[in-house]
Amino acid sequence: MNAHGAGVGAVAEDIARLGASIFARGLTPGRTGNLSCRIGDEIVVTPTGASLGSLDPCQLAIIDLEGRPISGAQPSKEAGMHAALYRARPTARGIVHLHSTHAVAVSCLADLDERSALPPLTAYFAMRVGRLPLVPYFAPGDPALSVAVEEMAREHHAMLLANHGSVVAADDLLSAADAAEEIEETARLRLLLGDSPTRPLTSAQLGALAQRKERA
Ligand SMILES: O=C(O)[C@@H](O)C(=O)COP(=O)(O)O
Ligand SMILES: [Zn+2]
Repeated sequence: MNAHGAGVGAVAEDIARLGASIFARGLTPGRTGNLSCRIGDEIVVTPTGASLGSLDPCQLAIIDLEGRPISGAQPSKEAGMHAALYRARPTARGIVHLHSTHAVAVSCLADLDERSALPPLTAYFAMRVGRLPLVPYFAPGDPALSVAVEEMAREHHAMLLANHGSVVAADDLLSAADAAEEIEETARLRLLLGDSPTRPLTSAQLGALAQRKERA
């Protein structure tokens, strides 16, 4: 389907509605964060410099799978990262990138485990997010960030960007948002728990959850 066809209007409305909800709940401040949906070989993405709280569905950008602008507003400076994620995960149809406070705080901690930046404290985190690797720091919009994300995205749909925020690709936009919120809540728990010894889910418990997911 072409993004200028029947799907684009509905997708643009979905993006604007989700942006308003994310912003109203304080999940990304100011003019941070970006959202996108893939339709065929085209991607509808939020414009650069926009607040997710006041998106105009008629003023989004359309880019191709290389991150090049096709039409509409000037795309997010992370257009290349969104395109890279869709290339790496061909079934993905929605991406959410947030600067949610607790996730950003965790992304700034020294000595984070780069393979798993947050422990699987709850079943919901394990099911929605899984293992969350840390992408090294790059300036926003740096093409090297897209390269690093594309490589990691072949194995992971959710990542924490060092000193920056979270990014999630999923089968649809709302599922990506659910996982991004779960990252934020788990980051909050992690910081609330501080130095208290914790009891993350065991490998056996994680394995049982994975089996249930496969059967669902
Ligand atoms: O952190 C950044 O600057 C970007 O990753 C971001 O969140 C907002 O940039 P735009 O989508 O270009 O507004
Ligand atoms: Zn950002």
